Amino acid sequence: MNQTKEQRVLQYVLDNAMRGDPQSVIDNIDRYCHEKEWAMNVGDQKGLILDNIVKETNPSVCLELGTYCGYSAVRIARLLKPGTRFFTVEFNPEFAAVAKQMIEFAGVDDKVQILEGNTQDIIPQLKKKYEVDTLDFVFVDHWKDKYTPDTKLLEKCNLLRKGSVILADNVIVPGAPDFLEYVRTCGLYDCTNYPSFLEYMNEKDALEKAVFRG
Ligand SMILES: CNc1ncnc2c1ncn2[C@@H]1O[C@H](/C=C/CNC(=O)c2cc(-c3ccc(F)cc3)cc(O)c2O)[C@@H](O)[C@H]1O
Ligand SMILES: [Mg+2]
Repeated sequence: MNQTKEQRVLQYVLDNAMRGDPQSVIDNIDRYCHEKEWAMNVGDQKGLILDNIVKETNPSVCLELGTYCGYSAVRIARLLKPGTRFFTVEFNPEFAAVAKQMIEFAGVDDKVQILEGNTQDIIPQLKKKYEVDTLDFVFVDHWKDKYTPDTKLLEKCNLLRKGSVILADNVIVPGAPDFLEYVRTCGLYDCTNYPSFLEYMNEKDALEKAVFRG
């Protein structure tokens, strides 16, 4: 049975990275995607911006929408202090299986909990089923047309508090115009744009940070 691209990325990591070393997992995924096959990881350039925002936020409870292969889950988890809770949501079972192995190989599985399912079903369960009060940091990187409905769902479920940080990937390419319009004009967020480049390409892209005013 032929491997999928995501399985090839994982295999390259298993063959070339250092078990228990998240940085080597990140570096090897980036090397594979630069040299062999493009994949939709946030990547090394936008990844540095993500790192800085995670460090400045210093979150205790994190959520990621769209795990994919687990690149950003490993990237975020490697910066989290002990005892931090980090939930990442993925509804494609094949991707979830790859991400689970990637996260375990990197040695950050003690911090990361993969929730298999649709964000619109999982987000309303976070308070009661997963004992979340509010979220400190949310990384949004799933289907671009779901950024806005899921942001509104986080608000509706009272998962945001004054200072909660939402960081969205790809607000230029593929683009999330309705999300930018919403967070910048609804009056609930202080927004900052971080221009960068599309992963493994020379095309311009950007991250948008939206801090909930509470
Ligand atoms: C809607 N509810 C959902 N609940 C749970 N998981 C969900 C999900 N939606 C999507 N997902 C998952 O998130 C992931 C989806 C990511 C979508 N990302 C993109 O389309 C994307 C696309 C590009 C891209 C850029 C340029 C280009 F030419 C082609 C592609 C770059 C990126 O950085 C991207 O993030 C998958 O793993 C999918 O199964
Ligand atoms: Mg992305």
